[in-house]
Amino acid sequence: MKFTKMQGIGNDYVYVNCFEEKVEDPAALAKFVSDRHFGIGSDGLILIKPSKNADFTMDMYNADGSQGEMCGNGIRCVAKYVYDKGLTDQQQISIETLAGIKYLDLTVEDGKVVLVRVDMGEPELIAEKIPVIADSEKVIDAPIEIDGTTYHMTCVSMGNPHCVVFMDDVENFEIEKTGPLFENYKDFPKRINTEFVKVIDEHTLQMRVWERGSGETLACGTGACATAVAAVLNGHCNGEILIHLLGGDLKIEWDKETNHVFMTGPAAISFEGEINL
Ligand SMILES: N[C@@H](CCC[C@H](N)C(=O)O)C(=O)O
Repeated sequence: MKFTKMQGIGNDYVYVNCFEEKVEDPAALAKFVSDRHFGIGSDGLILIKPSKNADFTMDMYNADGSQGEMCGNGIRCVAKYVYDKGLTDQQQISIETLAGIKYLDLTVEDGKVVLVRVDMGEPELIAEKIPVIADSEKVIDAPIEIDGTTYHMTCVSMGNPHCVVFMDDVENFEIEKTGPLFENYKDFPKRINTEFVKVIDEHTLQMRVWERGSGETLACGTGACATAVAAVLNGHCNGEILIHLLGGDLKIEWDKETNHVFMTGPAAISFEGEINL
């Protein structure tokens, strides 16, 4: 099987062009290719497919084989793939995901995509739609007790579920220990992605993420969008927000007029190859 390894600020996936390759069991393939010792090594698998409703379809799978509805860093890489490989010559494209159709603007230099702006759509704040089991309609700055410590969470869906926790020290936070406890907490029926966030100023945040199905990753695009929304809802930020993640920066804007969240960031090809299955 031919594959392309790509990364969006260090959030890395194995990409398979399903216009040419046939994938029978994507969940099993995701587990195999993601393994950093026995496979290719990645945070998961992304399939690029035709669509009846948009220009392309993106199907994404986490490293544990579970399917994610949406992937912010992944969708920028899909845009770069389809443009750089000549599957489209358009700089405005649409991509169908399990979280609906997303619209993307590509910045091209010397014939290659260097930056992608994605209309990530409207954030979902209603608890039962995220889903989060809660007494209130929305979960904003609500207490959650994990392993004897009380944290405050704001829950947002960007097509996939996120729980955003603001704290003073994200660098030294024991994410390997606490991340899985959030991910599998009883009130998150579909598990959850958790963002641990420090407010730098009203336009800047620092974030680490524990992703559902993949563990700590260097970045999460949907997570950065959920974080920006949570920061506005909690009165920490406004306007354009720069989010520093372990693998680089994303620019996020929650447009008040349309209620849409826009994400801008890079996408890159790391290497390409063939693997015997
Ligand atoms: N890294 C992604 C999100 C991938 C899916 C997530 N782990 C889930 O299961 O919802 C991003 O950049 O958004």
